[in-house]
Amino acid sequence: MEKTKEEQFYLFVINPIAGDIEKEDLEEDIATICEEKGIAFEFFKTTGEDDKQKLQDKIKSRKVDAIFAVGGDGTVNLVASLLIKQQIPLGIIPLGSGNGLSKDLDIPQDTEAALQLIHTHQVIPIDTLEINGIPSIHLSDLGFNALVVKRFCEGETRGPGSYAWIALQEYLSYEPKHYRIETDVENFEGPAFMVTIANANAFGSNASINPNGVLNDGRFEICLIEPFPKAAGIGILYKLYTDSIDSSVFSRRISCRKATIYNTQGEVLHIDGEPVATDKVIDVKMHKESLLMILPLPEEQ
Ligand SMILES: Nc1ncnc2c1ncn2[C@@H]1O[C@H](COP(=O)(O)OP(=O)(O)OP(=O)(O)O)[C@@H](O)[C@H]1O
Repeated sequence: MEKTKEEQFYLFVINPIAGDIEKEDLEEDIATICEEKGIAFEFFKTTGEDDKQKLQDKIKSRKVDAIFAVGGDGTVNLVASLLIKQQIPLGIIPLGSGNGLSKDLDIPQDTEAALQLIHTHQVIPIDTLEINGIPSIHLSDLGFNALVVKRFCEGETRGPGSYAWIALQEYLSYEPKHYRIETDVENFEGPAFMVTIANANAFGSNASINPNGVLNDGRFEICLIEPFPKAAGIGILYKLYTDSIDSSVFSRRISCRKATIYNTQGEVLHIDGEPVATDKVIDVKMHKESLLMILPLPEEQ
């Protein structure tokens, strides 16, 4: 028998620093909505230390009917990694500096509209990836962008301006690295400026590296930007921001179900925006429709 709303318990995982946005008023708004709808709820605030283990303990301690990640892509990945192949759906209230997955899923970026998902939504399963044992829900990279993400995470200043400044500095001196990529469909060997392992479409910055990717088709894309003259950079950037990167002569895309990337030069890797330890062999597995997402109702409803 389906549960009524009155019996439900929702957990809100709030990253207090995400997006540099104060969230106390938001907590009041969440409480008001849940109380109106008769939903029991609790807040779980991340600290940046051991959050995954603490959240896992919390989930195990009682029956949870839905979890909302309140923050950016890092918070979404933290929560999602605990919900893969589980029956608990994940909602997103996008409040980070990067909200890429929520944009790809057409989750409202306006907070008030996103909060309506607490009571009015549909639940749809999406695919997830596993990169050397680490879940990736959105986009992961080797190469230029991963290096910029790493420098950005190491730096003191946040925000898109700081990211763009680091990107410009690195761009002037960056040299493509050599990769060998084996997939169930085709192989590649050669230099690349960046290699994106894409479950979704666009970065939080809106740069669309995989415009035609589908989040529940049982496939992912390896998106390569091959070496290009420095002067072609502006044109590539333009195509990234106009959903047309596939038309670039420097872009190559392999749509596949599994892959092994030989990262022979030990280039840096990030997974969903968080830098991880560099490995020379990177194994990518697909878990089809393994994560239940809370999404807006289709428009005609
Ligand atoms: N209370 C906290 N204090 C400091 N860091 C935290 C805290 N809670 C979570 N974090 C860190 O926040 C990062 C995730 O942030 P998230 O992606 O949700 O938001 P964001 O504003 O987009 O962040 P970023 O600009 O770093 O991408 C993780 O690195 C995590 O360790």
